[in-house]
Amino acid sequence: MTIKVYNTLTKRKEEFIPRRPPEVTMYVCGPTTYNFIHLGNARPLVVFDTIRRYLQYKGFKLTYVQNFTDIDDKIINRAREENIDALELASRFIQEYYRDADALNVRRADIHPKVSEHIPEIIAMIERLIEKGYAYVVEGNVYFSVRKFPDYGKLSGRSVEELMSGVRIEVDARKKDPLDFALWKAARPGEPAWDSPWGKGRPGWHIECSAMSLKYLGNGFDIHGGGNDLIFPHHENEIAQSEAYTGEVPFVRYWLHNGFITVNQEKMSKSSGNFFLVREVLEKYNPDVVRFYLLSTHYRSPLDFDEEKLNASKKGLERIKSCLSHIDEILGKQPGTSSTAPEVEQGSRKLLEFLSTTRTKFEQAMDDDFNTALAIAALFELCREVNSYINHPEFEITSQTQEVLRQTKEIIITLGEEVLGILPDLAKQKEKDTQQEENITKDLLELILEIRQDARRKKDWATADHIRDRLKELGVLVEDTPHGPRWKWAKQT
Ligand SMILES: Nc1ncnc2c1ncn2[C@@H]1O[C@H](COP(=O)(O)OP(=O)(O)OP(=O)(O)O)[C@@H](O)[C@H]1O
Ligand SMILES: [Zn+2]
Repeated sequence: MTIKVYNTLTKRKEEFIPRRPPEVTMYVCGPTTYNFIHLGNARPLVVFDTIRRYLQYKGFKLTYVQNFTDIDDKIINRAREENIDALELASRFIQEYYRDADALNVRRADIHPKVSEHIPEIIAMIERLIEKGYAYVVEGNVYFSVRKFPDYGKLSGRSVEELMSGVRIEVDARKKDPLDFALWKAARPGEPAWDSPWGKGRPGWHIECSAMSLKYLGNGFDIHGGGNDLIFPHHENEIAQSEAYTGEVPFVRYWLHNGFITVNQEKMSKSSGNFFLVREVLEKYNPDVVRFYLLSTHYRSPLDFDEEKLNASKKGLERIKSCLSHIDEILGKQPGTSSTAPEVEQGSRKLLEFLSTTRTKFEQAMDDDFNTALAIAALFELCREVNSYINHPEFEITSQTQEVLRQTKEIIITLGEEVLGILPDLAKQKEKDTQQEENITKDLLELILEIRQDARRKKDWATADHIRDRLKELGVLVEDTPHGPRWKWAKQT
């Protein structure tokens, strides 16, 4: 099955074909770090993290970049209010961002570039845009000439004429055209500023994402994500700058945008004051419930924030978790010796078949523009099947039924945690189990070597050699040194 994604650029669902399969390059606009993130900001985080996880599950090799906008008017204003350095304030909120994102089980990006660390790249890009005639300098500011870029408006579907009719009285008289936007802003007193060919100043918002994505992902990449509100002007401007700069079209193959978290049908936002911080919500709901809630609706649809929905998510997640804990309970018991009843055996076959049906349904849902709502529904159906299997009057714990349930658990964890990230406790448990197994292996090897040393002391060379040879067959090499025996894995030599 091929993956279909809705591309904002073409306004239709398209087959997903990365430039260089199995590699996939992906950039998501990160937060402006002047405050804690609210639930609306958490949506793109969780959505694009899930898309990334799914693509990895399908075998793609991802390079995932998510920036931090740590230079911005909002940061400067808040720093001024608090009387601290703007970059220090931004760095504090980057740490706070990680706290919230980690709690929501959002995996770290491969690269998290910060604007403040990419000023030379940004300056070089602006210089080239000036050379190519796409940008001009006015009193230490640099602007992009929108009309020089004929494709302007192709992402948002707005024409230059339409945009002109919406222009209000122009505030910045230095621009040649009201549609032009700033690439570089001349420094004002008390603001963070960097040296540039145009005097001291700082980058505009849009150019950052172009410079950082091109640096890490090359002249054109596969997926660019962000919330709906970024389509215009941010992403429209990113396209104009990047395609003008590289001369390569398209800058990005697939533009993906998530819908809003709303409160009474209105976008949750800091400026409207109708927001709930992620950490406030996490005081009341477990992070896995919040993540489940964010994935319970297709990522492009709006999702209203209300307690009823969060409570429904809590119940939904409990259904999956209780199914898993029933399985665990059975797996933790000693299997009986009796053979499996024919009806249960039939049930086992049915459940095993259902496992592949579940995988197919789950993948079909995710292949269709990452429909997490339907993917979750497939997990619910599986849990229903598991319950009827376990609750069959003839059901007994045998090694056969345990094996069926072990496979079932594996699928639920793969789809629920590896892809959707909604069962983090189980993943942690799995990690703990692996660690415990590793520790036990080491202790057992030490014990075996002690026994072998005893044999050697008694000059029982046959036993000592037998142990060494058997261990070698198992992939463990034993070396006798003046300080006693040492062991190592054969594959590591
Ligand atoms: N209500 C929302 N629902 C979904 N996504 C949102 C919402 N609000 C912001 N986003 C997304 O969050 C990401 C981070 O954006 P950013 O840090 O610029 O937020 P912001 O503009 O400060 O938030 P606000 O809109 O509250 O002022 C962007 O991808 C943006 O589209
Ligand atoms: Zn951006």
